[in-house]
Amino acid sequence: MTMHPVQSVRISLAERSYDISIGTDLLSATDQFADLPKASAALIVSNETVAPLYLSRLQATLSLSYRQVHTVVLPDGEAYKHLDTLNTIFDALLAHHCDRKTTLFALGGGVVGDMTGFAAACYMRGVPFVQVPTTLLAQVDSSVGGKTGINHVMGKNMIGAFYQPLKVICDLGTLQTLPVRELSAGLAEVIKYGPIADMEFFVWIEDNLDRLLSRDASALAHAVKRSCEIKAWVVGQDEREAGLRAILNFGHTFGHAIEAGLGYGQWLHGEAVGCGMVMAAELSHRLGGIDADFLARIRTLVARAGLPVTAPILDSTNNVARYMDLMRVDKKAEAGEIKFVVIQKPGVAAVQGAPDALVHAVIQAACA
Ligand SMILES: NC(=O)c1ccc[n+]([C@@H]2O[C@H](COP(=O)([O-])OP(=O)(O)OC[C@H]3O[C@@H](n4cnc5c(N)ncnc54)[C@H](O)[C@@H]3O)[C@@H](O)[C@H]2O)c1
Ligand SMILES: O=C(O)C(=O)C[C@@H](O)[C@H](O)[C@H](O)COP(=O)(O)O
Ligand SMILES: [Zn+2]
Repeated sequence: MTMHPVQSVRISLAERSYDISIGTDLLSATDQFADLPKASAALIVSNETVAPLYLSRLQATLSLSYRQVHTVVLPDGEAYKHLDTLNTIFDALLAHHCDRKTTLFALGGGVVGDMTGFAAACYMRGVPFVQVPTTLLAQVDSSVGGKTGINHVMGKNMIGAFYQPLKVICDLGTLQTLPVRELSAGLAEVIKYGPIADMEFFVWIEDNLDRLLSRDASALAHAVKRSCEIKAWVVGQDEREAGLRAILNFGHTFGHAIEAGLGYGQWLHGEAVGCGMVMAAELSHRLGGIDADFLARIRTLVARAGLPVTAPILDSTNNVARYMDLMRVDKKAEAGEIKFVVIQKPGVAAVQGAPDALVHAVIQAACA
C-alpha cells in the first residue's frame, strides 16, 4: 500500500480537545502512542474478527509504553452491542485489577468503539480511552465526537454517555481487509456529510466513488480526512447535541427505526442510514427544501455505493404505524413529536418536525 504522510485533524473542545491521526501503518507507529499520559496498564478491547488481524500488532506497539497490556475479545456484531457484552469489559478490567489510570484502546469498528468508550466512561467513573478504528465507518464518524453507548431492544444507542477519547488513530491500511459490504456501509456516513454541510465534498464523492470502492489509498485518505474535518467543525460547536450536532443524524431517524425494527445486525448501520438518507431526502423534497434533481442525485449516489434505497417492510399488517412507533423512541423526539434532519438546500440541514401524513407518504413510497 502507498505510504502517505500522517495527517492530523483537531477536535477543539477546550480541555477535552484531541487529535485524529490519519495514515498508513499507524498500528505499529510507536510515536503515535508516545504522547499519551503515562500509565502502567492498557486494556485493548477488540472483537473476534478484528483480533486475529490486528491485535498482536497493537499489543506489540503498546508493550513498549505500558508494563502490562491486557486484552478482551468481544463477540462480533451489532446484535452484541448490549449490556451483557459491556459487562465482559468490566469483568476484564476488574479481573486484571485495573486502576483508574488504565487506558482502554478500542480496536475495531463502531460497535467496539461505542462499547469501549461507554465502558471507559463508567469504569471507576471514568478512565482514559483511545479510539483505534478499523472500519471506514468508524474512521469517518463513530470514533470521533464522544458519543458512546449500547442498544436497547426498544431503540438504538438508548443507553450511553458523551465521553471523549484522548486520541483517535486511523490506520488506513486496515481498510484493505474490510468486507465489501462494510466498505459500502462506511460510505453511507461519508455521503452524509455532503448534503448537510459541504456540497463541494458531495461532488467530490460523486466523482471519486469508483476510486473509493476500489480502495484507492489517496481517495480513502481524503474521504477520512474531510469527513473528520466536517465532524470536528460540528462537534466543536455543539459537543452534547443541544442543536447543531443533530444534523449528523441525517438519515438516522428512519435508519434507526429500520435497525431496531428488523432486529440489530440484520441491516448494517450504514445500510440503514443509506436508505434512511434517501427517505429523509424525499421528505426534504416534499417539504420544498430540495428539488427533484438533487433528490435523484442523493438516491443515485447511495445506490452506486452499494447501499439499499428501498426500505424494508417492518410489519406486514401495519407497516407505517410500526415505523412511526419506532421513530417516536428516537432521541431527537420532543414531547412525542418525531424530529427529522431535513435538507433546507443542498449543503444546509436543519432539524424539524413534519406533518404525519407527509411522513406516512414517504414511508409508503420508500417501501414500495
Ligand atoms: N458514536 C458515534 O458517533 C457513531 C457514529 C456512527 C455509527 N456508530 C455506531 O457504529 C456501529 C457501526 O460501526 P461499523 O460499521 O464499524 O460496524 P462494526 O463495528 O460492526 O464493524 C463492521 C464489521 O467489520 C469487521 N471489521 C472491523 N474492522 C475490520 C477490518 N479492518 N477488516 C475486516 N473486518 C473488520 C467487524 O468485526 C464487523 O464484523 C453502530 O453500532 C453504530 O450505531 C456510532
Ligand atoms: O455523532 C453524532 O452526533 C451522530 O449522530 C453520528 C451518527 O452517525 C451516529 O450513528 C450516532 O451514534 C447516532 O447518534 P444517536 O444519538 O442518534 O444515537
Ligand atoms: Zn450513524
